[in-house]
Amino acid sequence: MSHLIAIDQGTTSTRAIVFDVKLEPISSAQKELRQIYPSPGWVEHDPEEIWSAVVATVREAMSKAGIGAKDVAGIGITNQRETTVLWDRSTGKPIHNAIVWQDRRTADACAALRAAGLEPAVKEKTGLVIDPYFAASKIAWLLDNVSGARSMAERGSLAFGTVDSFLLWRLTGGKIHATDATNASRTLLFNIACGKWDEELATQFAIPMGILPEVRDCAANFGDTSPELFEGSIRICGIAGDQQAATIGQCCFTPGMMKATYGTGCFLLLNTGDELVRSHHRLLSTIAYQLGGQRTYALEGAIFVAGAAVQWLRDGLHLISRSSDADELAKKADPREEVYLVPAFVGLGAPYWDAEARGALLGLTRNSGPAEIAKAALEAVGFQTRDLLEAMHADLPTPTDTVLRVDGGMTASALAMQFVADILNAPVDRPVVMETTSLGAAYLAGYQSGVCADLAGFSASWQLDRRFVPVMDAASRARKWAGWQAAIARVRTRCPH
Ligand SMILES: Nc1ncnc2c1ncn2[C@@H]1O[C@H](COP(=O)(O)OP(=O)(O)O)[C@@H](O)[C@H]1O
Ligand SMILES: O=P(O)(O)OC[C@H](O)CO
Repeated sequence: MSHLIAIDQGTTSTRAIVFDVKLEPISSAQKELRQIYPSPGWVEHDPEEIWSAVVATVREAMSKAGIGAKDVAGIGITNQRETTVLWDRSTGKPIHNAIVWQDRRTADACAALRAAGLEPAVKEKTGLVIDPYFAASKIAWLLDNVSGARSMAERGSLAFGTVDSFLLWRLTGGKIHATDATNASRTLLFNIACGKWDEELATQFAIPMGILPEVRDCAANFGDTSPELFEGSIRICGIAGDQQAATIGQCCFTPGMMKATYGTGCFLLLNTGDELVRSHHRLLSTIAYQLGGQRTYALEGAIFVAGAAVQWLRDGLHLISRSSDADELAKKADPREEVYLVPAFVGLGAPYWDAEARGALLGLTRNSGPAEIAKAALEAVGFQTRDLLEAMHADLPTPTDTVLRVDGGMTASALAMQFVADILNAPVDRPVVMETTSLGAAYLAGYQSGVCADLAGFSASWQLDRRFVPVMDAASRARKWAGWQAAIARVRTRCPH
């Protein structure tokens, strides 16, 4: 029982990492995930592909580490949040592709609910805003658009889950239909103050309560894997949404500590302790983690496109052949050029919540080329991070940490991270273990199975790799910030309410 396994099912890939009980990574395996775009603004994943990738990566990581099921104290699952799967309870087969968090197909349905005046009550209970991002409108869409789905749901033969829940069902051979409090808190159906599914919300979204999973702590007994999967059973004893797992992996356990994860999107979470802070500036209140029945809350800012803008440079514009080439290209940009990319490819998330907004490149001259566009794509994550921090500071007049802990694939871009520090005028800390999401999931499993230290002991192990210190002069910062605000104003289609 000397190892832990983290399954990190992300938007762009599925990873399995074997850690030892000191939480040092030992081996890993990864598989890219196919992105399916059936219509503009729609994004789907194939749940069967997700499932096979999970089994394959866990097997590969175990084999690389030279361990068997008996050597594993527990599995922790972490996942892209909000992505919605409905499956048939009798066969375990999904009735449709998963609708991904980025998908905008329910924008009109959400607008209608807002117009009907539902948002204040929804916000009060869930801490969220009514937006296609969250699971509820996606579930309703599936029930209304997949033939026979609603009657199956009413008969009790359909199950809903975010990706963690679907994987748990499959890993336990259909024995356990459960999720954790952090994933539940992203559905628009969960009352985060009392930690329960809300019947009134389910009725408002026309969702039968019987399809919802049971909600457990993040560190809990979630059941055992079917023995045939990994040549012996392994206990699943941790689950958290990927942004919450990163908050844990970054050891943001004290109120005021915050982290930003730059993957496909960017998600900034600020620990607010046992106080459920309600945002007045269009941020989300969410559950950071739930341990021993105790909820710790966070304020969250969610940006839909961060690393995805770099993917667009690579796959859409073919300006680079690998994401890691973005810095080299951007370094060639003429510093006198001020090009802005507003990467609202799937609308704008916090603090704008404008599902209809679309992207724009502004400030182009005859001299602007690939280098200036690449630089604008990297800078866009800095500007968006500042949008979130301005909203957080407005919500919380009490001082928060001035240091931002960062992680995720895009933190490999030194240019982007330096710009984040410059535009925030605050230090940015990148830890040694950049796989903080997996680390958080492994820690949960280790905490539950008793092989890892308590939160304080785990915090002491956090190690700095590099601090990015602001170097930009105040006048440039102010000019660029004003330029970004003007660019954002050009793409917005509605005012916040
Ligand atoms: N060196 C780099 N420079 C800029 N962006 C990068 C770099 N390496 C990876 N990325 C971006 O990071 C993202 C992948 O990060 P990851 O944390 O694996 O995402 P996810 O969890 O969403 O699957 C991709 O969008 C990719 O374009
Ligand atoms: O897969 P990631 O890392 O882009 O994270 C996705 C988020 O969980 C969406 O809310």
